[in-house]
Amino acid sequence: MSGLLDGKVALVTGSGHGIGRGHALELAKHGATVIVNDLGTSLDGQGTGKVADEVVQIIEDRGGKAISDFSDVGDEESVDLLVERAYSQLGRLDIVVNNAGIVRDKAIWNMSVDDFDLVMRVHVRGSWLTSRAVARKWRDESKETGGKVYGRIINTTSGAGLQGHFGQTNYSAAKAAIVGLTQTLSLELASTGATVNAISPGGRTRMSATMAGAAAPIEPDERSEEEFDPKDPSLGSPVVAWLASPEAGHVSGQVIKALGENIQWLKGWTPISVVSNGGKRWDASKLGGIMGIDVFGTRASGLRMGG
Ligand SMILES: NC(=O)c1ccc[n+]([C@@H]2O[C@H](COP(=O)([O-])OP(=O)(O)OC[C@H]3O[C@@H](n4cnc5c(N)ncnc54)[C@H](O)[C@@H]3O)[C@@H](O)[C@H]2O)c1
Repeated sequence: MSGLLDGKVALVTGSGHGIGRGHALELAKHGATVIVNDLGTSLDGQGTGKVADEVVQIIEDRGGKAISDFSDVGDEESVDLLVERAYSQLGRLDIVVNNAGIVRDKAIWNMSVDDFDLVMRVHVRGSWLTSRAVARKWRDESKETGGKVYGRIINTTSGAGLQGHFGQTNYSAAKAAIVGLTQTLSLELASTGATVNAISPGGRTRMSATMAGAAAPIEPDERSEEEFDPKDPSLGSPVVAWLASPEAGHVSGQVIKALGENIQWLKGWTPISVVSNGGKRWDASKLGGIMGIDVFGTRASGLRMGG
């Protein structure tokens, strides 16, 4: 097992289940040592207990390297300790994928302040805390060496944050905040050499299963190679691996649609090129294995397809 991310250390929050699990498996496949963070338990409530351990086991069985972590991403002390632990135990932290998430859907008139606070806490405060902890490290490293660090933050937004979604005033506010966090962080970290982007993923997960009429969740490692399921939560993971790789060192401040849900529509769509912020052109055909990408140009010229 070797690849683009050999020697790199990646933290994926909330990677015990769903989309985050897909990211952890994908980053490990490309050679990264992955810190699998999740405070949750296994889907059946039985198994070995903490679900992060199960994902570590899957990665190790496939020849990769990983350690588990059970921190709550909304807890300041735990997050600071988690980042310290990455440096003391693994010597570095190069990639942070802020994926942990939760929903508490209700019409606003039925929504409690706790429903609002919990969703904001996990998505916004959690992503901000990990970003601050690692930004401090990268700033110090870049000052010490007088050079650029290898740093990647990949945040997770949602269509709900960009277009709105019934029952999700808390969640859509949180996901819109992630876009602002991403763009400001990308500016603040630019001098260190680190990049900050966000993805808008999709998939048949525990989270999507809470919606009315939704099918049961599937976990990324349960999919057979032959089976094509447009709701497979792992379909966005190649985008994450690419953003985490040296190949994407020039891409920052972007929000990229990286999902399974629209994959049917994207099938047959050949991304040739994308115009990103500042009119910089990059070649989407290099995104090997990715079915299609879309860039929300909130401060930009938007999406264009060349060819
Ligand atoms: N499923 C979708 O269609 C979809 C669409 C758009 C965006 N997203 C986003 O993708 C991300 C992953 O969602 P998913 O569908 O895989 O959900 P999921 O529920 O399957 O996984 C989320 C994981 O986060 C963990 N988690 C929750 N709170 C945590 C905390 N405080 N600290 C650490 N871990 C915590 C949970 O235990 C769980 O394992 C979320 O940010 C979500 O908002 C999902």
